[in-house]
Amino acid sequence: MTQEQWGKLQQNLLTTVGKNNYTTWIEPLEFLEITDGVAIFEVPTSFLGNYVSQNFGDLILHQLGEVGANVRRINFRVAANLSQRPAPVAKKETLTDDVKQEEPAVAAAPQAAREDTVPGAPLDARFTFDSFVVGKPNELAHAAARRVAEGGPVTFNPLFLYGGVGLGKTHLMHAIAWELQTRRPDLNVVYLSAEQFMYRFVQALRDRKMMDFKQLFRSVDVLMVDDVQFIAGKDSTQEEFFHTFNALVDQNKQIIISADRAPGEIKDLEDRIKSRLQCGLVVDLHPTDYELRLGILQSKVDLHRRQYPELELAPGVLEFLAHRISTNVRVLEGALTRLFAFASLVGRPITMELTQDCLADVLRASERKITVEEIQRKVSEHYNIRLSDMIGPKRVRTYARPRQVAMYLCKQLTSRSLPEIGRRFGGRDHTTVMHGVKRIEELRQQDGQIAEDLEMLRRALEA
Ligand SMILES: Nc1ncnc2c1ncn2[C@@H]1O[C@H](COP(=O)(O)OP(=O)(O)OP(=O)(O)O)[C@@H](O)[C@H]1O
Repeated sequence: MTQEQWGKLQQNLLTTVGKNNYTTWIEPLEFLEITDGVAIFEVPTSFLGNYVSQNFGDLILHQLGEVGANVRRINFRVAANLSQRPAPVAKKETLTDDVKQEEPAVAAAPQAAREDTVPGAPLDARFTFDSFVVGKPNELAHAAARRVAEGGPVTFNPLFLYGGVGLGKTHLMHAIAWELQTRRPDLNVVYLSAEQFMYRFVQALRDRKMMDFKQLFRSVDVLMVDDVQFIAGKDSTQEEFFHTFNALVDQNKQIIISADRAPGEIKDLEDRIKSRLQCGLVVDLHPTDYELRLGILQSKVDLHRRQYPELELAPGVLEFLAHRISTNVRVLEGALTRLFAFASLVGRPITMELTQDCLADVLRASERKITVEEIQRKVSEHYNIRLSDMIGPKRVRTYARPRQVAMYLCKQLTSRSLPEIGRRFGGRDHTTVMHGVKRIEELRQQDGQIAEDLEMLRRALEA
């Protein structure tokens, strides 16, 4: 993102948050750069950074997305007091070191300050187990994360968490790191993205410090690598990752990995790595369901209420949002932040009408969501059967199984009710749909092929 784009974005923020908020909180932010999907802003004090992170973080993230910036998180770096700085170093180095040294909105992992350990990435102070809402789609991932965070004997290695965009992988990884820091401060816990792993590896190669690199990474007690799909196709990084991985597993050190898909599905990842990644416990974060979305909204509302205690929230608004915005949690959070900021700006209670006005674009975008017809089409293509056979009355398994898969996906990915789905499948009864959905849910647990089909179809539909 250029400074000019940031200027435009500031204008948008001005209209959303109001002049007072803008002058106090947004104007002092200085945009520095986007690196590894993290937008870095310089702030005059850590207090300001903290406040902006908590109150406007999601809004800024949302707006960055709107101008096409590929940003997953924002970090705030307190403006440097040059007299206290060590010798100046290269720009990228300065940034990493600064993020480590400051105590900004996003706290740095404690090990980062130690010189003889691997510098990890900063942890987001908001991403703890306390703030993670558990529901059916993420309960297994959450339980596994909790277990690992206890820091007891290593039982499954690695823990591999995967799931679609914005479903909480990074949140869980950070939560594990925070918890381990509290319970086991003696452990050297390192969290970083696969991109950062590659960056450090390339840097070590360039500086001829490979031995140091190897030693540092092998001295870690818990290694957490986020978004591992990033190293796919990057041969030498994969090679090094493989050796690091093996060395740590041999020493019985815990490894936690996240990715946007299952190990077997990551293209251009060496088979030996795939199989290594599958050795431990592989758990996925399923797309959110209505109940989880509502739970998340309720927990976030409590935070917003603290900032805007005067705002009234009409009954039914959260239910409406949970129902209508089913893309991912990040979008859901952004919508809520915007809603509160907007209502405060115009000084009106949050009613259904105001919600529809304020979030018209988000709602429209979610409306353009997956339809029953799209699912039917994709599933019939996938199984190579005719659409008419999928919807028609034939009961042979060649058609019945894909039909059940399609019904299951309709239940998961659309907000249609069971009777509605039944109607779209040649006027079938809702109990037939319910049976189909249940059967596929069972098969998903028992039959790897079905699980893989479902995952592939879901991704194709969500793309
Ligand atoms: N169950 C949950 N409870 C509370 N907040 C959640 C939950 N799941 C996700 N979030 C929030 O949604 C946002 C996106 O989550 P996160 O960054 O962890 O997603 P991700 O799966 O790592 O996505 P990506 O693939 O884009 O990296 C974060 O602000 C996170 O706190």
